[in-house]
This record gives sequence, structure tokens and C-alpha cells, in this order.
Amino acid sequence: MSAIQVRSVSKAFGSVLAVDDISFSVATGSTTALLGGNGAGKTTTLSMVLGLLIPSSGAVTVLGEDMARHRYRVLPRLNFSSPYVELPLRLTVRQNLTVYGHLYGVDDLKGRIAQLSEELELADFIDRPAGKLSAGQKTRVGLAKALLNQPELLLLDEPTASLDPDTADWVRGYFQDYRARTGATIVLASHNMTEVERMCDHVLIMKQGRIVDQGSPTDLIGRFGRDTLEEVFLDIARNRRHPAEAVS
Ligand SMILES: Nc1ncnc2c1ncn2[C@@H]1O[C@H](COP(=O)(O)OP(=O)(O)OP(=O)(O)O)[C@@H](O)[C@H]1O
Repeated sequence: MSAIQVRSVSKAFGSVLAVDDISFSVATGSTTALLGGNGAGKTTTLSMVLGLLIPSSGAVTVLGEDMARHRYRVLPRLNFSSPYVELPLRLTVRQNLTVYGHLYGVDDLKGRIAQLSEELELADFIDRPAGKLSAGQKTRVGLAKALLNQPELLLLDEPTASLDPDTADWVRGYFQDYRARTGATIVLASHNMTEVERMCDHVLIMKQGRIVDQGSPTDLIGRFGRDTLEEVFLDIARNRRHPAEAVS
């Protein structure tokens, strides 16, 4: 079964068509990447999957539920992190996690926060206001918030943005382990192609609101006659669509 099915979905903001008639599905238990240049429509797509934005047309099914009709049934089973969503800045990290934990109805919330604090190394700043954290510390708190309810579906918008290479590497390993342990489905939007090659079984490439290519990293690299996903990304961004054109 698919964890996500998106069928003929478009989203317009006034005259801007941010997402233009896309269809795709995400296999349960997979890690899928949503790639594309700035403004390609990735965040808009993730927001529609989360039910934060309503499509202008088309249908989104998440964990078997139609998001237009039953999104409240499915919201407790998913979660997300985004560097663009600020947590309340005056609340401490612990207070923030407590508020979100109550919203998600987490059992043994104190224990869960202690566990995440240890796993994501939040102890040094857990009683500091969220507004007084470094960018990398905020990212880690956002990831802890996203894991509070042990989601079956995790949507990650640039999960390693602002993290130093060592912490970013550790976070990637953490999510791979989380998926292996829980069978969760992960969808991530990322500009880091090495991260995508390491973590993802499937890649959806967006450009100007449309899905222009998809496949496993190995499949895409092979079809474009390239060595890395970064080179494939550049070929697509620069309209060098065929392997024969791509070798220059
Ligand atoms: N609320 C909004 N009102 C008007 N236009 C919007 C709105 N949100 C997004 N857009 C436009 O929709 C298009 C897609 O934006 P989106 O944020 O989905 O892209 P993205 O692929 O996530 O880009 P980035 O990599 O820069 O984060 C862009 O042209 C953007 O300017």
C-alpha cells in the first residue's frame, strides 16, 4: 500500500501556479526525496500532503485517508519538521516540547522528552528559550518535535539545514535507524544530493510546479549517464535531458 497518493493536484496562489497537475505515490516504509530548484513547488507539495494547504484541484490520500474529508483522523499519525516554521520563541525547549506533546496526546510525555533530549543531545539548552538558540540547535529541537508522537509518516523539509557536517551526518543516520526500527515512511525535501543518495530509495524531481522525472538514485544516475545525483540535478535544471547531451 502507498503511504501517500497524490492525484492530479494543482495549487495556485493568485496568478502563480505553484503546483501544476502532479500525480505520484510514496511507498509505505520508503524514504522518498522531493527535489527541485528554488520555487519548484516542493514546500507547497509537502504542505498539501500535511493538510496545511488545500489543493486548488485534485486529491491527496495519506495513510489511507482522503485529506479533504478526514485529515483529523490522520494528523496524529504523522509529523513534520521545517526550518521555516518557528517554535514559540519565549517558551523554553522543554515547554515547547511539552505543549506539542499534549497536542499529540503523547503518553508518558516526560519520559518521551527525556528520551529525545538524550538522543538528539538537547540537554545543554533544554531549559533555554527557543528564541535564544543557534540555528543548528533550533533544527535539532524541530526534529525532536517531529518525533514526539513516533510518527508513521515523517515529512522533513531540509532536515539538515544549518547543521554542521558531523551533526548532519549523525541526523541522517538517526533517521535511517528510525525507519528501520519503526517501518515509518519518510519524505524529505533537500538541496543536499549526497544526503538524498545516501538516504532515499526514490526521488521525485520537480521543476516549475511539475514532476519532470523520478526513479531510484541509481536508476536516475544510470539513465543520465552520470556519476552522481548532483550531476543529474544539474542536467535537469539546465534542460540537458538526454544522456548524449549530458556528457559535455
Ligand atoms: N503563499 C504564497 N503566495 C504566493 N505565492 C507563493 C506562496 N507560497 C509559494 N508561492 C510561490 O509558489 C512557487 C513554489 O514555491 P515553494 O515554496 O513551494 O517552492 P520550493 O520548491 O519549496 O522552493 P525552495 O527550494 O526555494 O524552498 C514559488 O513561485 C513561490 O513564490
